[in-house]
Amino acid sequence: MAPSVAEIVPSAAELGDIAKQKLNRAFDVAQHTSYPYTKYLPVYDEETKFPPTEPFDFVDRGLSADKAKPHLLGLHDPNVKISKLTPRIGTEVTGLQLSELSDVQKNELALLIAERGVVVFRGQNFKDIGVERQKEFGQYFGRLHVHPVGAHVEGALEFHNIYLGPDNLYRLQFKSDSLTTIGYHSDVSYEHQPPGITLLTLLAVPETGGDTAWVSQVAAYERLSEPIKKLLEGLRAEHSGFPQAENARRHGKFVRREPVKSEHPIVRVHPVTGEKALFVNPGFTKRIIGLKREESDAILQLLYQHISHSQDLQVRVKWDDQTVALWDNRVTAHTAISDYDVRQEAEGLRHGFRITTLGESPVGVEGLGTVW
Ligand SMILES: O=C(O)CCC(=O)C(=O)O
Ligand SMILES: [Fe+2]
Repeated sequence: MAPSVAEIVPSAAELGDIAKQKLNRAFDVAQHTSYPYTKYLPVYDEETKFPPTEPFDFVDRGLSADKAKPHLLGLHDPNVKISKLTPRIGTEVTGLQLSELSDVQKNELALLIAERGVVVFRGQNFKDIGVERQKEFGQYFGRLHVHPVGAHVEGALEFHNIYLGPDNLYRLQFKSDSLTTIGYHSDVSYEHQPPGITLLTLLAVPETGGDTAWVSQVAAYERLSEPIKKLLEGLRAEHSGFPQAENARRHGKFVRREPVKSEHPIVRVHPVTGEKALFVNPGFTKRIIGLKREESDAILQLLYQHISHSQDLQVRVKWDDQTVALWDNRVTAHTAISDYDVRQEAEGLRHGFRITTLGESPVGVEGLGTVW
């Protein structure tokens, strides 16, 4: 008989004791001797500390793009197919290699990502071009984020590791504690200058399951009634990195940068498209500044439900190991869908990495800014 989750998954306290040694040896590399991407398996640098981020200038590549995107959309190549995945969010591209795009095409891509929220490239060689070229590709769009607590790729702290296999005790514990693994968020939105474009690619995928879903925060904002829009446009919300860091410490993990909080405008204006987007998410937003606790809780719950339940504002993408997704964290939220059983070998390993570029300090309606 298969062992129960409780037998396999240690308690939080036990997990704290074993997590360090367990996680530090790259989640049992020995299990993956025939795996071609061992170099990308998760590791933890436990020495490199980072100081608090200083303000820096950011210029969005999309600002340099021709609005019609002729170098990306006007290609007369019958092999290139670019199609909308849903009316409001998501575009799929086949027949074009990200690794071969010119700078002019990358500028147009930045604009396309901003407009469509997420752009999914199929049939990519990106995972095989090597860490240096992968990093360079990300750096074109902005300064790379180093995750304060996450596992990374050996020699590349900027590559946030995504790993769900039978030896990821941390995630198994989470799965056993919750009714669902769905958790919409905008990546590390607590940062003072949170991410603009994020790139995610998977190196190993389960046969089925493990999709990712994105929601358009532009469409989510547009659906709201005028009085609610007006109310939200004048408000900021606190986003906090403290729970993530405290949770990591509790599990014996190294925190490489001390956590921060930011008070971001709730309605954010995209610097290139000028579109307004809701900028709150259940992952990191804690309270609305200036409201009473119950008022803040009620409004945030309303918005979280709206974001999480509105499948008519969402796109769900199925992965294969040649897919790369790029999204704009300023105008979308996303969630992993961990619907398969990682303890069953047949259902497989899910492994990849995320390259996250940082953007501007959010700007709201009528110039309402972020408080650091
Ligand atoms: O694994 C996924 O599908 C998404 C994980 C995630 O939230 C991220 O990479 O930012
Ligand atoms: Fe994420």
